[in-house]
Amino acid sequence: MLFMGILQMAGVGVILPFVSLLSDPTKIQDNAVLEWLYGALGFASTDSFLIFIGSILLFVLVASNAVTALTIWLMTRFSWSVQKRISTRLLNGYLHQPYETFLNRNSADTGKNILIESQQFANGVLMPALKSLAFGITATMIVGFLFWLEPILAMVVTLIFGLAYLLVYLTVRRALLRIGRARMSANTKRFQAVSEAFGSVKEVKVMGREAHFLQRYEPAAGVFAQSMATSQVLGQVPRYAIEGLGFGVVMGSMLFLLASGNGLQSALPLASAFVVAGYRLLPALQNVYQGFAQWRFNQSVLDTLQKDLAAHEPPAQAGKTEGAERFEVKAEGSQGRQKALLFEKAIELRGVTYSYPMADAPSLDNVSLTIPRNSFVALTGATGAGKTTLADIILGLLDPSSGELVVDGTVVTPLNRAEWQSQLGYVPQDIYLTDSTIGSNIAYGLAEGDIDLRAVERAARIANIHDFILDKLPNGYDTVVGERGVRLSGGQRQRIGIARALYHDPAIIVLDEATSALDNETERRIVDELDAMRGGRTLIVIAHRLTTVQKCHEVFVLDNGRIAASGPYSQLVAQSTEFRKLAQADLSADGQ
Ligand SMILES: Nc1ncnc2c1ncn2[C@@H]1O[C@H](COP(=O)(O)OP(=O)(O)OP(=O)(O)O)[C@@H](O)[C@H]1O
Repeated sequence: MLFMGILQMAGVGVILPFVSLLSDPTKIQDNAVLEWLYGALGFASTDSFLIFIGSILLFVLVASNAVTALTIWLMTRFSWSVQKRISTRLLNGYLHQPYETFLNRNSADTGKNILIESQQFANGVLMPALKSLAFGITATMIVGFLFWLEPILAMVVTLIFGLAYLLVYLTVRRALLRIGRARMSANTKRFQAVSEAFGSVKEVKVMGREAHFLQRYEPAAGVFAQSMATSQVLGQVPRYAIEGLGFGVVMGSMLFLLASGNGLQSALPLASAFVVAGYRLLPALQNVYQGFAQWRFNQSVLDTLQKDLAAHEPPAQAGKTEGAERFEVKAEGSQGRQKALLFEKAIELRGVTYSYPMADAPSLDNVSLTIPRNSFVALTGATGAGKTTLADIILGLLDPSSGELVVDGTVVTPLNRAEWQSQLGYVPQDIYLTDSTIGSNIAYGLAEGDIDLRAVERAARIANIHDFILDKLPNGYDTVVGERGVRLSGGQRQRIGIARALYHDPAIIVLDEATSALDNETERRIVDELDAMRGGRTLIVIAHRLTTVQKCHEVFVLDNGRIAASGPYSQLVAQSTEFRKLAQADLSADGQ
């Protein structure tokens, strides 16, 4: 940046002797340096000496432009590398947040911050700040040179341009902050409209709600476009007015020099220096102004990213995999700092109460239960009774507000949670399949080279989907399933989900029974198969239908966040009115 400033100033400095010589070549003899140069380099005529000085001027101007270009190139690369680092840190930070954080955060907003706002930071905050600095140095050097040349004139020129830009900035700064905030909020709304529309594209099509999402998108896109355009106009347009002013100042300066009585001939070199200075100084000042204007416009981006980066401080360096962290936790455990958490006997919930953030009432209220190893249990109850919340506590996704999750006598804490979770397999209601091969969907989240194909096949066999993959899919395990697995049926997707849960050979499988994708019969078959192939695993099913729980060792009936009854199916049918009510409701739903 300094070098850029020096060269830009030199470009302005060399113009003065050059124009001076052009207007009066006899001046070579008046200047000791020029005279020495003339003699030392053996010039025979003033014309060839003029060409020589002209070439130096040209070289300095070209070099200063080249250095400016190089500086901008380096600054641009730096800004984008910072964008990469910030966006990676944000993703890392967001991903490592406790599950509870995601319950209160809009995923479109998170995605927008990672992808767009980090970019806005690089382009709209960092790059302008660097440009302001670089061109600020240049402007200072040029101004310094002008002061050395002609202090009064330089002061007038600097004051006029400096004040003009300052005045413009002070006038537009409030507006810039306001439209910057409007841009940020419109951008969130744009992202939400798009992500919600495509996230529920089936419902959108069936219910014919395309227009609704367009109506949500369009005004937000309008505000976004308008605020971007206004900020760019406010950043660029003053330049043209100030250039006009600059032209007026040059003309005025020449008249001033003429009027000072030295004549045009003597005024010309100085005037040329001021013209070149203006040619360099104005863009430099424009860049400084634009930097401040953009910074102001993007103040809200800066505030948001700062807040999110501080609040979502990643626990580990970006790029470190969850697996690696889990391994570390295990290693820590094996060194005795943290008691190893191997599940061999039982999972216990001791007086667990859980309230969602900002909820009025607890969703789980003093729940205590024991799930022995190698058992098949079901969590059931009416809708909203707390089944999913209870499963999320067991999965280590939610921390009890009070009470404890205990595994073989060891309380699960943030320190040993990863080790606990590495023994769990989870099958959600809606299986999210990525747009990649069946194989990589089963070995979820692993690089191609890290996938254990034998483990994939073993898991697929247990999930009863191996034959289908081999016989019906064109490329077997290498068949690409399409985004969200659109090329598979609900049952097939769920079996892939089960195979995914089984890939790591977990000791416990938690299956959230699909309420919509599958019919009763298919669901029962899947649960029965899973039970038959448990092979020593503990199976916990969140049962929305009682047809699937008949073979359970123990059924826990939840009601309003409490365990209303528990026991084997036949015992509950005989003894629990709660359970009979549920069974009745189930039967009537089946009959419909
Ligand atoms: N993120 C949340 N914030 C606040 N309250 C929540 C949240 N998620 C669930 N709840 C509330 O907690 C209670 C239990 O919900 P939960 O999802 O555990 O029920 P469930 O038995 O799994 O229901 P379903 O069978 O309908 O899936 C409900 O009253 C629900 O409204």
